[in-house]
Amino acid sequence: MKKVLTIAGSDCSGGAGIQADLKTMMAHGVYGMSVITALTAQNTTGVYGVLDAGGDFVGKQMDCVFTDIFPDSIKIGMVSNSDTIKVIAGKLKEYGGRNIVIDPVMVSTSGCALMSPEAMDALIGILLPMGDVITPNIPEAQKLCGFSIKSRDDMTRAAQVIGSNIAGSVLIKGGHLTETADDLLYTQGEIRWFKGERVATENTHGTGCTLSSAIASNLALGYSLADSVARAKDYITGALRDGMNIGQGNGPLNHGWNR
Ligand SMILES: Nc1ncnc2c1ncn2[C@@H]1O[C@H](COP(=O)(O)OP(=O)(O)O)[C@@H](O)[C@H]1O
Ligand SMILES: Cc1ncc(COP(=O)(O)OP(=O)(O)O)c(N)n1
Repeated sequence: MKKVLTIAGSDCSGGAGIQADLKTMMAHGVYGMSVITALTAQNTTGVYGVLDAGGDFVGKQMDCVFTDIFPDSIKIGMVSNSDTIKVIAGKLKEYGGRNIVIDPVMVSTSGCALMSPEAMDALIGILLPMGDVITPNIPEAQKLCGFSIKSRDDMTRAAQVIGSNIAGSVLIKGGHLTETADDLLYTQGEIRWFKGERVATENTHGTGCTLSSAIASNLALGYSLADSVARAKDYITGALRDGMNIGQGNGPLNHGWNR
């Protein structure tokens, strides 16, 4: 059995964060584990509160996982403060974490800041360089490259700028563009597009969390990065296409779509 760890925030409504990650891992037939960085009080209509677990306790959770059930891959999502980022980076180095997928979660789709402004420098300077692949959405990629992204050409330029600062790959997700849902993978100067069928739905809560944990699951199963992204893209498209209508806002995905 392959083992996958998510280090992320909890979403009590089950659509994003740790809950989306564990559902995705279960659907991929891998053993899922979670280090919780923060509790959020949120649902399909928005985020109403955040309670940080704190760096020390995140470190303790990582010690428990790594000294007992060593993960074959790791997904990192919401990490809201710089202290916790430093602890995570230190523990990943100490234990030699591998196959690291980082979703640089900054703001929820509903507009709530999920990362404090002071954490941004630590994210960029310490954590992102440790990723085998980082998966910013368009607003996050804009923050990382410093210019606005409105087209596929802009996505390419952004990936080149972001990718030139890190050793790992960059996957810029195109979910926030309006006509397509194509994602771009940049690996050491090489660009590859992953075409996505755009699904007409408002129920997109947790798409980024789901995509990154699907990539991590596929890496653990032994697929190459490009194949992992392609398989994750198929998974997310199915989970959106065969979606449910739960909650009063932007509902969650259907992780049981291929069963
Ligand atoms: N309406 C949609 N139809 C098909 N794929 C989508 C749709 N919205 C998002 N995606 C896909 O979901 C994944 C997550 O993208 P995105 O929504 O941009 O991330 P985030 O949730 O971090 O904002 C990407 O593969 C993106 O192309
Ligand atoms: C706890 C937690 N982590 C991450 C997110 C953001 O989820 P994401 O899949 O990037 O996108 P939206 O759900 O905001 O569309 C979150 N909301 N909560």
